[in-house]
Amino acid sequence: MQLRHRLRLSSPLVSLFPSPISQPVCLPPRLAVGLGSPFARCRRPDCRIGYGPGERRYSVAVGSMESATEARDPAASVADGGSGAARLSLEELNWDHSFARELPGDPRTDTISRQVLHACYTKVSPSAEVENPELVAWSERTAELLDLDPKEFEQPDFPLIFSGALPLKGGLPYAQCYGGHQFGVWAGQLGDGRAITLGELLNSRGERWELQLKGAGKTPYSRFADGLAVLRSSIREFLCSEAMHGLGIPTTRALCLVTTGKLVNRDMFYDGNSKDEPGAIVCRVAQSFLRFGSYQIHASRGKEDLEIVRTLADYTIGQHFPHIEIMNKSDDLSFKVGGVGSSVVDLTSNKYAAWSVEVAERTASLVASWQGVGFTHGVLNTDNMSVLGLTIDYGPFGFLDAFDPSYTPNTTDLPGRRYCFANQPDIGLWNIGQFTLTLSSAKLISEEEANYAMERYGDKFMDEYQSIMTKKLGLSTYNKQLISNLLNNMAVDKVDYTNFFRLLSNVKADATTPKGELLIPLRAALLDIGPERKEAWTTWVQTYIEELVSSGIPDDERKAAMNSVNPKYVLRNYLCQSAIDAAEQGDYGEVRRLLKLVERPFDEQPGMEKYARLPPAWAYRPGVCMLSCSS
Ligand SMILES: Nc1ncnc2c1ncn2[C@@H]1O[C@H](COP(=O)(O)OP(=O)(O)OP(=O)(O)O)[C@@H](O)[C@H]1O
Ligand SMILES: [Mg+2]
Repeated sequence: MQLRHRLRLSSPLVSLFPSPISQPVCLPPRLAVGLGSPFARCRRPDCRIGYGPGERRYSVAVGSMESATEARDPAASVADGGSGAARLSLEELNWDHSFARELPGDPRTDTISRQVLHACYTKVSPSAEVENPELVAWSERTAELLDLDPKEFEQPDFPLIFSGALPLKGGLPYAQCYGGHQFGVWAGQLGDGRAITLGELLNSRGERWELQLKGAGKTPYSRFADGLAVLRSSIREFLCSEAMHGLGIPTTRALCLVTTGKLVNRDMFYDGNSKDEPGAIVCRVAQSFLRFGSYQIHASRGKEDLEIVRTLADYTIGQHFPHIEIMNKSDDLSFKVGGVGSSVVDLTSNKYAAWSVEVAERTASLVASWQGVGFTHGVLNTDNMSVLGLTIDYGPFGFLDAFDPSYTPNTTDLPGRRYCFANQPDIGLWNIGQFTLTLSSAKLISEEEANYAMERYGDKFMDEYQSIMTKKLGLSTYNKQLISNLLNNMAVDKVDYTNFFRLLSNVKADATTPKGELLIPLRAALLDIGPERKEAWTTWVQTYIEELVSSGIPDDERKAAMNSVNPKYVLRNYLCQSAIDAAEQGDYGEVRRLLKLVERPFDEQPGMEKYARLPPAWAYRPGVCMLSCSS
């Protein structure tokens, strides 16, 4: 397939809502700036990407790179229920600890906080204090990924094993070493300070899954902190992992959530008012928890550890991107990527370049899918960027209620709103810029290849974003102006993002609808608009109906298609908070109900409509819609 690399002038989001952040020190080319203005150049002195006349552009023939990225979310590819997967007890799981086997480890196994040099991990065991741990919630869908028999959740020892108080037979616990840029600044070694991997297992479909306890006690990477997690943040992580999977968005998964029975002291707002909160541990599951920072840390340590970047890259490609190894060995030159003029980027000659492009593309797709459902991650530091393109680290995240491009759920982010909703596409690119810089400093890819990966990020993001927004509107062709005008209206009137798109499928492709009736199908989402805003909305709906008519898609067909991409239910922060309030009183019913709800976000689920309501007044108290990193 020949894809001509096109120059795109603006993303609807960014062009409408100029980014509210002050630009980071080293900003790769912005995806887009104001309408009609030229693309900015990268500010990195050594970066030559630019989009002005006569500057470098690529013509790309990507061959099977596209098909390689199609099978991207292994979790999503596993049918939920009735897949005929094996049902194993915990003792029967099929372990295979490739990370510890193939990568250099720390010779020390103590948990004293320290710099761990020349190693990717330290063997440490869970050590959180535990007293009568209780199973709060569990995911049968995640158990199925592991071939784990759901009856195992009823085992009396289950909470003890998944709080780390009893070892998991066959496991090989370790904490990973990684670094990261936090809020644009290099933070040095971070690492699993409270997450401990229990090991990797292989399921009957040949998939590899890593199990990890978050909040299981100190490791050498805990720095000044306690290695623990509280129930409030663990409920959020548990539910949102499964909610994102339900939405079809690549994510780390959650197997179960247990209380530790011990209290953990936290200063929720960093205002000196700390309090004791119940401790808890989530067991997360992913094909890998490798992050951009997993490579950055070794590149940052100079010559001696550059070889570790290569070893880790080889390991990652071999285990998690095996199609790249195959592609590289192929003589089929249809994979070749050619450039215009003197520049040529040949992805078959360098597997690391092909890999960096795939990481860039996966990240771009991921961010586009976040924008589509109104998800704001909240802390997009490079240590929270999965190399597999998964959503990772559910801290102060939030789904948009009222549409607000500058929304950030993270109080720590308030001064600059670096990680606000509208900035996520640019931040994804900034992070890819750091990732490719790491690979080029380890001499795995050239500067041209690094620039090319960043360029692919931009293209892929725009392709995916346009496709998602077109589907949300139930149209067959992208209409930039229509989307820009809609988002503008939504921002002005603070319209609920989820409910509006869900209602939109009720609009009929009927150009004879009287003007006074155009807003009726959307009334429930537009209740608060003033009379002076009616005209703007009516004009938009008129244009929208014209587009519907010209698309020729029958109303019922379009409604079904739209309802399969516009969720009825998202995990709004206030819903999480209700479940947290009840759980802190020992009632886990709401956590379990919410899990069932978010597993099927596109279904109407009669009787559950109250979960689609807007946040009540109490949701605006601190700590509900606005959170800190304290968890
Ligand atoms: N209570 C804690 N004890 C020890 N280390 C911590 C604690 N909280 C955070 N950290 C560490 O601080 C760094 C940044 O924290 P961040 O909030 O991004 O991660 P996290 O929520 O702990 O974990 P993850 O990214 O694995 O989901 C990480 O190295 C993390 O392990
Ligand atoms: Mg993190």
